[in-house]
Amino acid sequence: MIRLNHVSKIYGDGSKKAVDDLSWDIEDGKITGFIGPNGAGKTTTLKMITGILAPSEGTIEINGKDIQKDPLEAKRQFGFVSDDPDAFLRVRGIEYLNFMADIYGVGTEERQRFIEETAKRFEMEENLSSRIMSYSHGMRQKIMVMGALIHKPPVWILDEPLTGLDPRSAHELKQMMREHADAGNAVLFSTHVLEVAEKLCDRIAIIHHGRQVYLGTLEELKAAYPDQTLENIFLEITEHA
Ligand SMILES: Nc1ncnc2c1ncn2[C@@H]1O[C@H](COP(=O)(O)OP(=O)(O)OP(=O)(O)O)[C@@H](O)[C@H]1O
Repeated sequence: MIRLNHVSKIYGDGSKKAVDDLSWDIEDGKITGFIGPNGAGKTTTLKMITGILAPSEGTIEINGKDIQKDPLEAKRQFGFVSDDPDAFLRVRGIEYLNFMADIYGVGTEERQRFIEETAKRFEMEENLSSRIMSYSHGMRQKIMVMGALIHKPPVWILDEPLTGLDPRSAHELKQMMREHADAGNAVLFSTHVLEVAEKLCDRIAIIHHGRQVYLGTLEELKAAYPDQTLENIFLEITEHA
C-alpha cells in the first residue's frame, strides 16, 4: 500500500504547485492507473513516491515505511520503472541485471530463475549478452522492467511502462501486472493510453494541474457517467477541473 498524506511539490521559484495536496491510498491487490493531461504532475508524484524528489509538504509511506525518514526500508518495498529507459547504456543486459540483483542481495539461483523466466516472457534471451546501447527503445524498456523487479518487490511503480513495447511484450507485462496484483500486491502505473487503463485497471487516479480530481474504482466512475467511455469521462473531468 502506498499512502500519500497531503503531498505537494513546488519547483524552483515557488510560483506554482506542480503537485497540490494529494492524499491517496494506493491499495494492495489492485492495479491503479494514474492518468492526467501532459504536465498534470504524474511523473513528479511518482518521483516523490520513489524518493527521487522530496515533497515540499506532506508525507509518503510505502507499506508503512516513510520514504523520507526511512528511505532504505521504504525502497526495499518497491520496484520503479522510470519513463526514461536510456540508462546504463555501456553495460550488457545481463551485467545490468546482475548489478541490480547484487544491490538488493538476490541469491544466485533466485536471480537465474527470474532472469530465465522474464527473458523468455519478453523474448530477450538472445539479447542479454549485448550492450544496452545496441538495444531498441522497447528492448531498453524491457531490461529496465526486469532490473526493477528482480528483487521481487511487493509494490510496483511504473511510469508509462508500455511505451514502445511490441504487442507480445506489452501483453506479457500487463499479464505480469495482473498476476502481481492478484497475489495481493499494489501496482501503480501511469499511462496516456486510456484503453489500456480501462481494460487493465481496478482503480483509476486522475490528476489535473497537480490536483486530485478522482480516485476510485472504474465501476464507480462509470456509474457516475453512464454510457460513456473512459476517454469521454476523462475529457469532461479535465475540462471542468
Ligand atoms: N524539474 C522541474 N523544474 C521545474 N518545473 C518542473 C520540473 N519538472 C516538472 N516541472 C513542472 O511540473 C509540472 C508537472 O510535470 P510532470 O512532469 O510531473 O507532469 P506529467 O503529468 O508527468 O506530464 P506528462 O504527461 O507530460 O509526462 C509541469 O508544469 C512541469 O512543467
